[in-house]
Amino acid sequence: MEKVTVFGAGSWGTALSYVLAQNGHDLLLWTHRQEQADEINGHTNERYLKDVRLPESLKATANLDEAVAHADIFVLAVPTKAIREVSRDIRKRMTKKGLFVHVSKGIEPDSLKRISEMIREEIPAELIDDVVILSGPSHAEEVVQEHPTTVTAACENTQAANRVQDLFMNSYFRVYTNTDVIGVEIGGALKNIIALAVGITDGLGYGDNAKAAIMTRGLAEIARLGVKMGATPLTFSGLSGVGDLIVTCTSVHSRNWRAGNMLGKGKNVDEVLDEMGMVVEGIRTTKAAHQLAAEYKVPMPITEALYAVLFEGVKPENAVEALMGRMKKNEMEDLIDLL
Ligand SMILES: NC(=O)c1ccc[n+]([C@@H]2O[C@H](COP(=O)([O-])OP(=O)(O)OC[C@H]3O[C@@H](n4cnc5c(N)ncnc54)[C@H](O)[C@@H]3O)[C@@H](O)[C@H]2O)c1
Ligand SMILES: O=P(O)(O)OC[C@H](O)CO
Repeated sequence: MEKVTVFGAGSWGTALSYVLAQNGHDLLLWTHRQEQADEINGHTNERYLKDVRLPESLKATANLDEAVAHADIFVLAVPTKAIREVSRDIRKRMTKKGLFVHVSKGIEPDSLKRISEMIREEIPAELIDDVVILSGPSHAEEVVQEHPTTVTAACENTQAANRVQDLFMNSYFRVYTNTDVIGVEIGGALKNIIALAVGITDGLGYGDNAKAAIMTRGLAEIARLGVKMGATPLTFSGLSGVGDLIVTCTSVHSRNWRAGNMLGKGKNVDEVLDEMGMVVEGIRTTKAAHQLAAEYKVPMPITEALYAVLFEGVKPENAVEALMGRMKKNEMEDLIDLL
């Protein structure tokens, strides 16, 4: 059994803590809010996982010294924009090496760093055993119902990936491994953009043809960018690619889909974020992907259309019209390069 601390007690940090506690690990869940730690120690976290009774062995703390001292394995489950701050706070308290697992899905705008790169920038190499990414089609709400879920643990070091596979794997949570860190991180981050776009067309009332079109062509642009960045093309047909794209574009649990749906129905970004009260990673990731598309000179028309809606005040229906009116092309044109 492993000594693990999960940092971040939102929906996903709490659901993964549920799995780890049930798997019998010595688990501590850190939150930056004392009242939330108290609530979790009373076995609920209502704001993030409604009507769920947490295991007795799931213990929470708001004391960061205790959280860092407790663990050999550090699971980071905060939104992308908090990764650097939390990593720095952990580093200040570390006295020995640890294995880092991150479960967040995003890219940092401007620096254009993936999350594992941010962690490696903030924590010195002598304190890192390795960094493993856990990603795939997995809504917290279904994991805590113990409904069958599959994810992938990605690391170039297969021993580290195997350790994380063993850590989380159980009868309802099946973990595969993958060595393609770039592909897994890019697929997980960019599918949120496509889910926002599908939410918008659903909000506009455009139906299933439009949904299938955006998912299919969305995956094409994710793979085009990912391969230019060094990913293996086949990763995008796996759990962290098409798998996560399907679940995020089609599930009522998806915050990204729900945010897009509200945008399609006429709300603006600020109204949507107020109403959600939880992280919508795809918004910041759209900014980062727009910058990446320019840097790598990769056509990403759906990302660009969403960028125009989110950051340039273009109306969703006009963005769709512009997408449909682009120059005609061969479906496989940019995909042949992936082979
Ligand atoms: N919810 C899911 O089903 C799910 C599944 C897979 C991956 N993820 C990813 O996990 C990450 C976290 O998502 P979530 O769903 O748990 O989000 P959430 O909005 O439910 O919770 C985020 C939590 O992080 C905390 N937080 C924010 N800033 C912080 C800071 N600076 N220091 C400490 N804590 C901070 C918040 O208080 C909150 O408890 C995201 O990148 C998301 O894409 C979520
Ligand atoms: O609720 P979302 O849109 O942040 O998606 C959650 C997970 O990434 C689904 O795998």
